[in-house]
Amino acid sequence: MLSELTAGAVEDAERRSLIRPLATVEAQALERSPAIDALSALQPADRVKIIAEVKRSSPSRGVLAEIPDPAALAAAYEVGGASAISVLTEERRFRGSLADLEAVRAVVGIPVLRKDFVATPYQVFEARAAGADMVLLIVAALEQPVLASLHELVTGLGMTALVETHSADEVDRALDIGARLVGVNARDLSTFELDQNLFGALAGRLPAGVVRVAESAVKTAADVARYRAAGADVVLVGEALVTGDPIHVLSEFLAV
Ligand SMILES: O=P(O)(O)OC[C@@H](O)[C@@H](O)c1c[nH]c2ccccc12
Repeated sequence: MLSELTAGAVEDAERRSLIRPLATVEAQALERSPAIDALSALQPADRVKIIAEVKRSSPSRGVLAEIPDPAALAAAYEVGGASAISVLTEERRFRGSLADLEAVRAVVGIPVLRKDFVATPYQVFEARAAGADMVLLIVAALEQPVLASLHELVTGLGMTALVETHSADEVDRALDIGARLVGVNARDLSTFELDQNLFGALAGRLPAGVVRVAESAVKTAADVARYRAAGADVVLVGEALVTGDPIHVLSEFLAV
């Protein structure tokens, strides 16, 4: 499933590149004002931080919410105390788009993450051109040299990569490329199985100086508290926010 999702996202990007060639999107990426420093925004603090996700649908959970106005939702997230916004831009299975990201970027002052199956430089330039400050890189989807070069490109453009892992070996691969913001996804993107204990099992491999992000499967404040106790600096939450009252849910989650 992960390779299918990645292949689809790359194919869609190739289609877009026929209309907006690499040289154009690269120039647009370089023309933008500097990215917001997401690594600073997400530094460990005495409170857990939240990356709040704009997510309509997912292959494992189906339709979650229509979200006719992603910018309004993101604005609510910012008001509610989120430290950053994640925008799903994958079109086929998550029903997102770069237009969603641009709309969100236009209204919030906090860092914005492009959440997609990024495997080519073109997609990284697109992210920056749309105003993203962060790009997701999924270790399991990328060969190590590709992961390393995309990470360098993201960093070189002044953005921060959220490097997503799902095993001890993948955490080691993330650390090998110098990742400073590492996520552990409780959801296996090949099987969609959830393992809420995975973050706790892997957090000890992440040295001080690396920001630790627990991703997925946060439904209640108790889940946030559990991730926090296991060492999470940041939790990334989608479904619980888009299916509830986001400001209310955020205030509960931030109170742990
Ligand atoms: O909706 P949840 O269970 O709160 O999960 C959010 C986020 O972690 C999830 O959307 C996600 C994590 N890694 C991904 C990679 C691709 C697509 C989606 C994701």
